Amino acid sequence: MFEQLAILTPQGTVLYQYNPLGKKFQEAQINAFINQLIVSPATKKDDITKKFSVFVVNSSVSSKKSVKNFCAMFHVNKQPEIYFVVTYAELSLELNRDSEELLKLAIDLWDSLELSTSVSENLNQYKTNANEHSQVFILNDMEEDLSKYDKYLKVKYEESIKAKLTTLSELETKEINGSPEKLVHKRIREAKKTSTSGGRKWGRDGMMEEINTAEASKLDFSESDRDPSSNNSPTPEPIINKEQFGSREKNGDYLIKEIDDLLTSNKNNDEEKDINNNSGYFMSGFSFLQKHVIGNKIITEKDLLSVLDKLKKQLISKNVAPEAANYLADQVSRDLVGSKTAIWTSVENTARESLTKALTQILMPNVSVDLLHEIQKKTSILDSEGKKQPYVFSVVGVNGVGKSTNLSKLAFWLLQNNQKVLIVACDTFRSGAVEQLRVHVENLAQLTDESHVRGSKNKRGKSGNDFVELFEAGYGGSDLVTKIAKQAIKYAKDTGFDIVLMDTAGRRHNDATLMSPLKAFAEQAKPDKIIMVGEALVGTDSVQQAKNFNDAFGKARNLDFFIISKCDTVGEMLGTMVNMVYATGIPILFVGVGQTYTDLRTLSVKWAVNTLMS
Ligand SMILES: Nc1nc2c(ncn2[C@@H]2O[C@H](COP(=O)(O)OP(=O)(O)OP(=O)(O)O)[C@@H](O)[C@H]2O)c(=O)[nH]1
Repeated sequence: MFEQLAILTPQGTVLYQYNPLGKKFQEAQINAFINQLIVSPATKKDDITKKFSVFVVNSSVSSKKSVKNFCAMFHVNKQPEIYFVVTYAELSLELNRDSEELLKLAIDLWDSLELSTSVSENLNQYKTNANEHSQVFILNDMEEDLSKYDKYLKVKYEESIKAKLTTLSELETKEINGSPEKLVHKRIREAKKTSTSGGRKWGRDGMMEEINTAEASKLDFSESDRDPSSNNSPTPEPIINKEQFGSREKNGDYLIKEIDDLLTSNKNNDEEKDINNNSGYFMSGFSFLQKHVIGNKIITEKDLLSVLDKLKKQLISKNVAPEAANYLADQVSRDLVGSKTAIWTSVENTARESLTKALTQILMPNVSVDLLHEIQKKTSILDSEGKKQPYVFSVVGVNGVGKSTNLSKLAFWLLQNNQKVLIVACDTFRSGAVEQLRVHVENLAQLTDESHVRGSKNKRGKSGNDFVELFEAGYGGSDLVTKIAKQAIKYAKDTGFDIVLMDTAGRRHNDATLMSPLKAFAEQAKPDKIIMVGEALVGTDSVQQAKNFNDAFGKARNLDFFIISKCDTVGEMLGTMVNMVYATGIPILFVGVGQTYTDLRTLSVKWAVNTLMS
């Protein structure tokens, strides 16, 4: 069973610790690990060069009798040397795989918050001022980042457990709403019960190395045996809040509401009253501007130095990447230096306007209305055979960011606009991806027609109903993906669907092998719009994620939109929105604010600026 995750230096300073089971942190285990692996040259393994190494730690190296033998899976980060260690009681394939996933998550988050850089800077400072300090301040000024790290890790870990349970068709169990600890216990019980699953062979990054090509090449999307909703276990009713979702215009268009103060509603009333009275965006955070530059004077670069420094820190504390914060500060500086504060206008207001302008330019206004009209225009044209060409979307992004969920929210919105939607399972890699998408289609079918019997087939013998249907062809390699995409578009045209929504496999943005099939996919499937789902939790790494996905489709093709998911989990730290748009110039179509089909909003630039500045 899992014990804990620890991030430590070779000297034994624990930088971070997490026990998913909520138990006391076991220092003795960590000491035993250090003794046996790091300190004792005799046991230092050659294996250490591997990304993840598994190591059985012997109880005899611990002075405490209570420490039993245990396993440690670890990764060593170089410069600075940091160990990421997951410890657990028994050696099993299941636990090894889970440990590897937890380690990957821990390392990715650590990198995205640039915590190694902060540790290096603190260590260098210590070396320079060695005489002045009696101890190493490895974690100096890192409290805020570490608390973000702790929060994100727990959210993501909990999500990964839930995702696994979903795959195991356990959505209906009450424990899905339980604590992460309960879920972990449940997962472990399951792992013990199940023998090693045969069937699929997994390669790096969870991608399948070999598949049953005979089955794949059949492109038999009518097959129903794997349908989890066709067995006897009940699938939960989808819960939605249509009132908060959107409203119908006079012309019949159904428009999604703007994101409001939903995410900051836990602020106390007094604070809200202050903000309203001042009708300002950043009375609290930016009131320092008044102190530094006052009166009727020409503003110089020097006047702005400390102001801009604080401004950047403020933005970075909201997850805006340093390069985006620098860009915004430059814009403000360019706007203000040399200008004279007007008699009736305070410097604070001048700076507010300047920053609002810069942020507004970055974030861009609502684009979903134009998109809806573009879709309506395309689908109203009939060709010589009297058929309409469907409007095709493909959804891309890193693993687990919410692609399928937000694709389904998009489908729900399009269904409100009387569009017939074909949802296509182009994630042919991850085990369970097709089945998960089928559950979404069943939910959407039920939401558009209450009489829909879950698991039943429509008149074409497919999952879904007349309004929303699943197109799938099982599992296989990249070739299968493009085949499915082309087949689906033809099928949609022949059967009168307005929209084709293609879900794709999650992939790491910095892995060329996984990213390269995207170019061929876009060339062959020729989607009208490619949407990248990025999660608000990511932070600084979002700049690179957005750039890499935007570049993945070749010179002739870019991303068209972002959906920023999980905005409900980050409070005021909305920097990822700024980062992704700053990095690419691609607008945000919607923001995800929860896990139901109505948890989608359009971005209010004013609200976003307000939140970033508060
Ligand atoms: N809180 C919150 N959770 C979300 C949001 N969008 C998606 N999720 C959750 O994120 C988890 C992952 O969502 P999926 O849609 O399976 O993600 P994916 O990107 O398709 O995953 P892969 O196919 O594994 O790459 C699920 O538990 C979703 O319910 C959101 O806006 N807010």
